[in-house]
Amino acid sequence: MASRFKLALVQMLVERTKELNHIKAKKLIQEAAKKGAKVVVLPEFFTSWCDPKFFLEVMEPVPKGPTFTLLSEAARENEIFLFGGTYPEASGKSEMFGNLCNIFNPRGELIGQHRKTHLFDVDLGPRLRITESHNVIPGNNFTSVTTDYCKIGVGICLDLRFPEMARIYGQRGCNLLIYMGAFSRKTGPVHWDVLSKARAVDNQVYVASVGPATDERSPYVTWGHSSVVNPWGEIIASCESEEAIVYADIDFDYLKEVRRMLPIENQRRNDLYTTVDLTNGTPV
Ligand SMILES: NC(=O)CCC(=O)C(=O)O
Repeated sequence: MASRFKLALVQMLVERTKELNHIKAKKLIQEAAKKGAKVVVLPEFFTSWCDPKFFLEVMEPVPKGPTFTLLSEAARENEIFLFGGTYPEASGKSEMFGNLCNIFNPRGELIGQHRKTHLFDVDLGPRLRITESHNVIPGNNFTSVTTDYCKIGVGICLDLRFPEMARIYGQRGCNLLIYMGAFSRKTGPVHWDVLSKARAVDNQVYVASVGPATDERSPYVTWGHSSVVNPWGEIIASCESEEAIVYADIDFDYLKEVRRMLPIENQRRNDLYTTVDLTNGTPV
């Protein structure tokens, strides 16, 4: 396996229609690949604005709707591993859908699917009462995929808050965790970087967190600020709220050096506590 590779996080300004978002995603993926990125990541809900009304408009059939096809082709044409953001996946129960991420290899083949496991049911003030469980069917699995560079653990938005899930990815041998999120502008400024850094330091891994760009036109305004944190807990690449592609070199020699300097894996008291993976752990 290569000792380093270039990662690209596409912080897209999501448009009102799926058609415009498809055109934009394709262009930005191509731009990232031309700059040398081998793994490219799109944000959560990149096919529509974040609101149940719009989600129902863009919901797609399983297994292969137009977004699935677009992503598979983009991975193949650009010869990249593509973590294809998320979009609503029809469930057959009228207003309910899965929040689905598809992952493709450079041949355009599906190598993993993650459905958001933790749902955002919150009361953050008058205009920020969200009950995701009214529409979203939670996934019941943790998803890690093997790439040419390392094993990668996958999470969606609120999943970032749960250290147990990241720990399970650490235990599976993942050296990079990728979270596709659409953090709110209320929680994002205080929690987004702290959580990404915590997941990185807890597990001595790289953590990449990507969201859509901030858009005042959307009913739910997201925080942006996509970033990559290294295993020491430093942000090594980031942007602010505007549309941007964030590039970072993922360096496994550096990861090994952090683990050599601070060997927490050897110091862990497995005789006193444990984190158990209760999912069946079956990759797609
Ligand atoms: N869609 C989400 O899960 C949003 C999560 C979020 O904003 C948070 O603060 O957590």
